[in-house]
Amino acid sequence: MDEILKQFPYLTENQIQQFEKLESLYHDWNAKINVISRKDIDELYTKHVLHSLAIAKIQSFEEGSSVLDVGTGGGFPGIPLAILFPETNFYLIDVIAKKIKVVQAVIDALELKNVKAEQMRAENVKEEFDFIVSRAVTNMPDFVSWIKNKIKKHSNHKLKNGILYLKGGDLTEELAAFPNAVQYNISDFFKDEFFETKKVVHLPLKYKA
Ligand SMILES: C[S@@+](CC[C@H](N)C(=O)[O-])C[C@H]1O[C@@H](n2cnc3c(N)ncnc32)[C@H](O)[C@@H]1O
Repeated sequence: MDEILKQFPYLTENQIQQFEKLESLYHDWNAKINVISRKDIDELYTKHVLHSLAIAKIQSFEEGSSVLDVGTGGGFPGIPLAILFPETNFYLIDVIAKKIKVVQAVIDALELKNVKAEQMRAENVKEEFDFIVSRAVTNMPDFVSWIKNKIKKHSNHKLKNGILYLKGGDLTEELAAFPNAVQYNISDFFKDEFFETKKVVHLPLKYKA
């Protein structure tokens, strides 16, 4: 939690309280439904919350913009980003209903008004968004094939819209087909051994024709 306060010094009291509440919420839910691996739950703030917030080091989401989190699992990266950007609309989806049940409970407990969660397969999403975020769902070629038509044609965002994907390891092969993809090392922002091999991939997408 200290690292979050250090990295994001302009949080309001309400946002700080929301981040603080995550610990007990996820501990309680994880005892009932396994949404976070047992070995990671004690390092929730580093391995899940701060990791999710690495996206904010690359991209600031403006008021009124829309963000889809594909395969959100227990709510990552969508929930930490929704706390950080309360004026941005987040839509969190996962194919597994029990994961969405946990995400909805977290949304309700934190009174997050800017988040909607739904059981949904990525391929079946109908709406279009300014940004798509995700962590550890599938390889980049499959991921792009699922969501490439879901980026808004007329984004109201001044910055480049597209995909922000959290992944680890060597991505050279997966990204071969995407010459415009940019990889950012999370260890350049956050000093923790855990982030050594972790990256944010920014893939700006062409507007839907
Ligand atoms: C490894 S988990 C990652 C969960 C979360 N993003 C995180 O990093 O903690 C992958 C998640 O993607 C979901 N998933 C897989 N294929 C999907 C699809 N086609 N549409 C939506 N969700 C999908 C799975 O149900 C699972 O919850």
